[in-house]
Amino acid sequence: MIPGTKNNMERNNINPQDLTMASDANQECFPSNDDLPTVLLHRLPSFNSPLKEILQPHFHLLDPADSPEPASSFLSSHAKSVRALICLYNTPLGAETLRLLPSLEFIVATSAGVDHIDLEECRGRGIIMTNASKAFAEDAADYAVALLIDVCRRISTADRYVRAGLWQVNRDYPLGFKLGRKRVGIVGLGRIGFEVGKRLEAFGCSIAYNSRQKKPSVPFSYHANVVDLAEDNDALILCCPLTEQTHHIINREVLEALGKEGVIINVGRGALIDEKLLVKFLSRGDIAGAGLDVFENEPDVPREVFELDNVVLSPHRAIFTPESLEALNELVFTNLKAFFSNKPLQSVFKIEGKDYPVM
Ligand SMILES: O=CC(=O)O
Repeated sequence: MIPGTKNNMERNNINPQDLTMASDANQECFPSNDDLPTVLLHRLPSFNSPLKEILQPHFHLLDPADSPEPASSFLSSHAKSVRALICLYNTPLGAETLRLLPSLEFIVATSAGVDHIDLEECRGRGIIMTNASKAFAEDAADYAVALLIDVCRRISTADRYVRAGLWQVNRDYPLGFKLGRKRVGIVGLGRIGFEVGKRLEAFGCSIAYNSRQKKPSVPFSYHANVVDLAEDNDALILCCPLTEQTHHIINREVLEALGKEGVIINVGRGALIDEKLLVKFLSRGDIAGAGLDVFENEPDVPREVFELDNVVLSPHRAIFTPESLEALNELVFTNLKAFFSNKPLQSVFKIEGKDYPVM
């Protein structure tokens, strides 16, 4: 729990009057900024987050985006003191920036995917990283299932039909198809993929998955390659991280294997799919539909799909709810506290060998 945050206070029924007194008292015993552990906030100037306010009393936060100095000279002048860095959402964090920070040991990514961070550089330096899939998994999974239901039952299309006054003209709105008992293949069985599987099992779907390795304790059936997964299932749901190996993992062969009745849902990253090819398959009816929360060149979406009723579009929002953002704040706070007191971290991965974090 983060001391002093609004929602926690409400949950714990703290009287606001006590709080004012408590915070007055705390002010006196708060350590000065110099005694607090230093944390660098790495963000695009357009990205803001309540995290800053939440962390401020507990850490000496450095935020180059707030400084009039160019970021590189700001970083160089604080380089020695920075052992921990928060990388806000998908702010690119390349080798060049990382090399300005020779004392860096720990990166807290506030995203589930970390394809915007130079993992090679981190790996070479033994930098430890945590991601945010623990905070986001349930909401991302709900969203993936919602997209699948929407595509199958044509809900967004039905909404447009009613709003356009077409119901009065034509009572014969085309039927969608049943979700229950469908065969669903999940690409990437990390935290998000597993939550998707749990939810769809409850709908009576059969669940299979592809991931780098078979997971011994998972009740779903494993396919070692994505073409076989597509061939054997009615829908594919993409929940894997974007890496060199997964870039365009959904290619012609996979789309052909999925077939005319097949549906694809993407809550991972746009570049998991060869997007131009997907548009062709959708336009020609060579697959049945798609639910897309992510795109290759966000926020640009291929214009052709705007005309297609078999596609549900969403602006990269699957992970976000007020609750998931609160969970994220807790996770970041807990991990920073743990790091500076040598306690175990949550959602941690040491970037070793060919290992990538799960989403
Ligand atoms: O897509 C969002 C994330 O990776 O957190």
